[in-house]
Amino acid sequence: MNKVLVVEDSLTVRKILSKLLEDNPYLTPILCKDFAEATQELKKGHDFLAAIVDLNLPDAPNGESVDLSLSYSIPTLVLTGNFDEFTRAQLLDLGVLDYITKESRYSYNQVIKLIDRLRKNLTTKVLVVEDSVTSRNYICSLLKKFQFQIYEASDGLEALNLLAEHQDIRMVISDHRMPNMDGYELIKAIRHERRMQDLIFIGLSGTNDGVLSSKFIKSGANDFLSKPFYHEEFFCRVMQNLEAQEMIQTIRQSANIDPLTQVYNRRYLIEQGEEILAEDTSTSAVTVCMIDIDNFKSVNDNQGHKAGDMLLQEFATLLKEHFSEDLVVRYGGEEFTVISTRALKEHLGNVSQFINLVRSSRFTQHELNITCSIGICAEKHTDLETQIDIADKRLYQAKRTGKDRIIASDS
Ligand SMILES: Nc1nc2c(ncn2[C@@H]2O[C@H](COP(=O)(O)OP(=O)(O)OP(=O)(O)O)[C@@H](O)[C@H]2O)c(=O)[nH]1
Repeated sequence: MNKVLVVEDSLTVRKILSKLLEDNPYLTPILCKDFAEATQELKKGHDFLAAIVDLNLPDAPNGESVDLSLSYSIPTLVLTGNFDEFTRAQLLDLGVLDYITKESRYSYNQVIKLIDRLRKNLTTKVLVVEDSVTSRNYICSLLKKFQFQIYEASDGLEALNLLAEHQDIRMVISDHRMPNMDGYELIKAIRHERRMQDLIFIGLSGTNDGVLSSKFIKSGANDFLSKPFYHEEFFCRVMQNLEAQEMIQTIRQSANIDPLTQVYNRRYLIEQGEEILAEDTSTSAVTVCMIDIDNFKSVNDNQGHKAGDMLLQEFATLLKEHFSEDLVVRYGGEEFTVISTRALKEHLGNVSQFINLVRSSRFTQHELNITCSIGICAEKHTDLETQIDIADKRLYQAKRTGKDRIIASDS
């Protein structure tokens, strides 16, 4: 749990912030009503994710609470009753993250959004590509303030090596003019392998070259910034690109996951077909299992549709746990698909264990005793659809010949 220090004399504001922070399952507020209480709290040595500090407190009228929080190297957001551009610029130069006016609930929501961003940044990896050490250090110091995990490269080639080594880097911020490989060549190389929604690329350039920005964007950069930039503009771009990426991921996730069972859906299986078959090599073949719960309709008829839903959920969980190395898909209704690239003998053993596991398990609050039928296709085919069709035919053969069995060949 991430602790957030709130130093605020107004009881109403403390209550609002406390409620908003508590609504976020990852944040815990530590509330202080004045400078003296904050000093005591900080002496206890907590590890704070961030501090929200009122600029003017009765016992600290000149922003002393901001200095206090910064002296403990805590990322600090300043709250104030009145907007004052001069004070704002001074505070940003001092190193506070943002200066926010207590105007409305919207302002408080912005504060919480920024703090949640800091929490996510702790595990967000950013690669800075820049040959000038001074400029690179400056960009890194800005990113560090916002808690990112930072990697550094001095040219495009070094950047490509780091990206190959750390596949989970989410954002690249790259200069254009660099030795060995420039920023423009770098983005072209990156986009051969990584899509815009998987890896964010923000191009930078010192020249006032309008053509360069469009060249960057046309080659797949998500955004472009001209140097010198004001650090607020830099952060707005960084944050907005991360948020857009997260939104796309959420949409993709909900399009690919079956809402009832939380396993992948058929759409995802069809989309992934080619990639799955690409894993099909002489040493690891793709095996398709079609698995169907026997007499499922009778559960709906006897125990009700809700119990039927619960059975599907529990069955899917069992599949996910048992076939943890494989791809589990709800193909439709009470039919599931398991795609495996494990060694065939080992996988077939695992499938037998599963049918036994289902026989010996009890499902839902009704303690239902169920069985399932399984059709398998382990023969190589040029497309996944043919393998699914064959496995499906064998599944129905299993149903016709008495259910509760595995059929893995046509003989
Ligand atoms: N509760 C629930 N029922 C569903 C869902 N999707 C499909 N069904 C029901 O699943 C039942 C499947 O019935 P059948 O195709 O006859 O299959 P079965 O009873 O398992 O018979 P066999 O496959 O021959 O063993 C149908 O009554 C569907 O309405 C769902 O998401 N929730």
